[in-house]
Amino acid sequence: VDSALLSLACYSGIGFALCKRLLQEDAGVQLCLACRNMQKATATKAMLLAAHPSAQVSLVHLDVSSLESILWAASEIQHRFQHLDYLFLNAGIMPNTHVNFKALISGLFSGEAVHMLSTAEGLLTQEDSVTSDGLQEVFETNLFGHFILIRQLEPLLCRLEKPSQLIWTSSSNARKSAFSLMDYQHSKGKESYSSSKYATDLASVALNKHFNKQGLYSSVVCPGLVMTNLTYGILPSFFWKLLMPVMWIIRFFTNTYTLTPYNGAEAQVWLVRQKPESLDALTKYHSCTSPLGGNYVESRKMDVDEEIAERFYQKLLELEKQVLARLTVPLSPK
Ligand SMILES: NC(=O)C1=CN([C@@H]2O[C@H](COP(=O)(O)OP(=O)(O)OC[C@H]3O[C@@H](n4cnc5c(N)ncnc54)[C@H](OP(=O)(O)O)[C@@H]3O)[C@@H](O)[C@H]2O)C=CC1
Ligand SMILES: CC(C)=CCC[C@@H](C)[C@H]1CC[C@H]2C3=C(CC[C@]12C)[C@@]1(C)CCC(=O)C[C@@H]1CC3
Repeated sequence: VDSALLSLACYSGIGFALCKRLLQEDAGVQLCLACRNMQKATATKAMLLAAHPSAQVSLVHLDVSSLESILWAASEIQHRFQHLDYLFLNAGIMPNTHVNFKALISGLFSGEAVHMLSTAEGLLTQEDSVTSDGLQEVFETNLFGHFILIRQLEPLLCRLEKPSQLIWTSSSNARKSAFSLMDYQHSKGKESYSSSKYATDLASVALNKHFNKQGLYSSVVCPGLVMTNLTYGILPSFFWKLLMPVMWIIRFFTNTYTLTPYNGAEAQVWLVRQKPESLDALTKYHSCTSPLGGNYVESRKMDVDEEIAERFYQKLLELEKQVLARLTVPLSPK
């Protein structure tokens, strides 16, 4: 197969909505779903094929929190495809999240209420853990695993005559002050999610610097606040259902309450239609929804320093060298 579109984490949430939307736009795309739960992935493939019987959908097992799994998946993908047009880096976790209700209530009565409700600044903390690779789980899952995958797939992504696009799912919760170059895995703090998403923004900027000349382009999107398993891990789903009328009202004050996975995937779908050369490396593309439910994309400058992005990129390369040298086990599919 010459060209394909590889999407990570597709059987629920924004990833699944993205796959459905891409097939609606062009049923001829070759879709490869990279997921860690093959049972759910097989059911997802069946659902996609039921709606688009002539579509070409394949599956590959991938756990982005395991280097062994990433290397195996990358070699499998290289056997199947010669080129990837798009790689959607969408897998993400926000584990053991605690909401600071005191800050939420006082924030609602401050001048910063809209900013707080769209970025979650000051509202959330997480308890992170360490993976079997010895890395912080949120860092490895949300960023580093994807980074290693990209590096392994370079031969399928870097072709000057046929550009490829990396599309990362970042967040409005990405925050510079949560990230530190000295502790880029965020092993000491309690805002691992914000840190990992800011690290995503930095990595994308640096990847553009290093790979544009080889025909590889990277962009970050923000899907807005979307009701998915990730948000149901923060507050129970019945609570979100009770909040729904409040959230429709909040839409009059901020366009970031996209709420459905379909709306949240707007910026990813929009990016597929753009010429990658025309995109700005320092811009984040936000899925937005108006009070009446209309979807559109807004471009916003990221709070990213290119020199920090480069220093972070060098640290990622160093870490890559270390972890790959530690991996001595023979690779086999899970
Ligand atoms: N929902 C929201 O409001 C927002 C979400 N985002 C981002 O959007 C992306 C998609 O999340 P969303 O759709 O909301 O939530 P979901 O929980 O529905 O989707 C996350 C997906 O990531 C997969 N995943 C998690 N860990 C791994 C892993 N180790 N290896 C492979 N796949 C993995 C999950 O698979 P599994 O089911 O097996 O766990 C799941 O399919 C994430 O990056 C998230 O950070 C950004 C901004 C807002
Ligand atoms: C009235 C109301 C909407 C109450 C909910 C309060 C909070 C639980 C939410 C307010 C802003 C939300 C938010 C997220 C999670 C839930 C909130 C903190 C995200 C962090 C979810 C994942 C992201 O990547 C960005 C979101 C930003 C906004």
